[in-house]
Amino acid sequence: MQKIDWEKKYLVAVSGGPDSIFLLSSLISDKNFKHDNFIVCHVNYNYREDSRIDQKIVEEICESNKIKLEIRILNEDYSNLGDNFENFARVKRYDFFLEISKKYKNFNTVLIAHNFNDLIETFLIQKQRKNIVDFWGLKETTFYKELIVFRPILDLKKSEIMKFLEVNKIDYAIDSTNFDEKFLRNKIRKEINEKDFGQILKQIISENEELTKNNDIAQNYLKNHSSDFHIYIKDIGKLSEKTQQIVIAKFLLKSEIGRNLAKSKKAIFKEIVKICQSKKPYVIMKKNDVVVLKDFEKVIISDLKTLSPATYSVKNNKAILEKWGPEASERIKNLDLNPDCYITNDYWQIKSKLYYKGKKLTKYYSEKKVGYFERMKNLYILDKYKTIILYIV
Ligand SMILES: Nc1ncnc2c1ncn2[C@@H]1O[C@H](COP(=O)(O)OP(=O)(O)OP(=O)(O)O)[C@@H](O)[C@H]1O
Repeated sequence: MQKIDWEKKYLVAVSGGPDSIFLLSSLISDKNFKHDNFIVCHVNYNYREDSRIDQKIVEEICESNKIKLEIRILNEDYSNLGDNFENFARVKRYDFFLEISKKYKNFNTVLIAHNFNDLIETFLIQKQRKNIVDFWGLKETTFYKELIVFRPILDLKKSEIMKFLEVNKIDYAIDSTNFDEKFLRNKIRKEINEKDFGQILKQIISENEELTKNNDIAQNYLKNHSSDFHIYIKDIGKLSEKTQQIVIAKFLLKSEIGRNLAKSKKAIFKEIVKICQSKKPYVIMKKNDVVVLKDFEKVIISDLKTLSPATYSVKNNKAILEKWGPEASERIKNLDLNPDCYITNDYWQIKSKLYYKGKKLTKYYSEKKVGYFERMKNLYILDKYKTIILYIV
């Protein structure tokens, strides 16, 4: 256990499976081990019939070595989670580790038993899923909020771990579940050979070097060219195609509306990069409830509800309130309108038919250099025959 600072205090995440039991046993058998410096954390999700066995294994090893043990037992209904169980479990687990780290003084690091095989498998899964990632494979040190997450056995192969457990006759639990994420992992596991790990690791290191460079360039671009809702794309063509995709991914990830889009396949970033590169001043893409809009030199992200067209009588306060919110409803009330009037945001319907201040709406806007997003977001008050635009609010 060369990577452990024996003067420090650590939480140890132990599921009861072979990797974390190996980690704990190796710590215990090290000549520098002091039981006061370690607290074991175990989460029992009660997800499997045999979860009690895992907990028991962890309890026994802690008891016989006088190590403090913190257990979180969950009794939740997982039936609605489906494929999301892994993510749910991960959040519950890390929240628990964080909580325990705050409960005790100087326990700001949790040890996680990811091994070399996990690193290689993660990389191959990332490649297969075509995700945009921040880092290829697994990092030795990451952070979960204020908690330091450290992986001290990341360079140990599974075969070495299993051999140690077998030679030392150490008991561990076997995870019998096989949900989505594990399913793909198991498939990849069958296809890889530990002999190839050195070669694959070289590839990971070189891809990470390139990725870090691209990430920095993308981050810098966003810092100077974006807000929460838009990016200025005038200079985006100067970046490489890959970096452009990272710019889009980072932009979506930091915006509340775009976050779910960002979690989808890489194809979505390619699609948005294409939109950026288009010669047309206006392009629109709708995905689920999100709208991505090219508006001259900007790409804007909005929600479908705001932009989808609707027309109501101004008397219909309920519908107005529901569609455009209290602020719009208040602004309309203040105009003291004739109740026969209508309100619409259907720019594309009225743009070349109706006049505002004596000019066709399109002409009025292009003279004022108003972008498409603003045109579609604005509300138009029409007279009772729907022939004239009285106000734009
Ligand atoms: N129920 C648990 N209780 C405590 N620690 C756990 C539990 N499950 C997993 N861990 C810790 O996380 C490590 C990795 O577990 P696993 O591979 O199942 O999770 P993962 O979801 O791939 O990892 P991560 O949660 O770090 O993203 C385990 O070796 C162990 O250190």
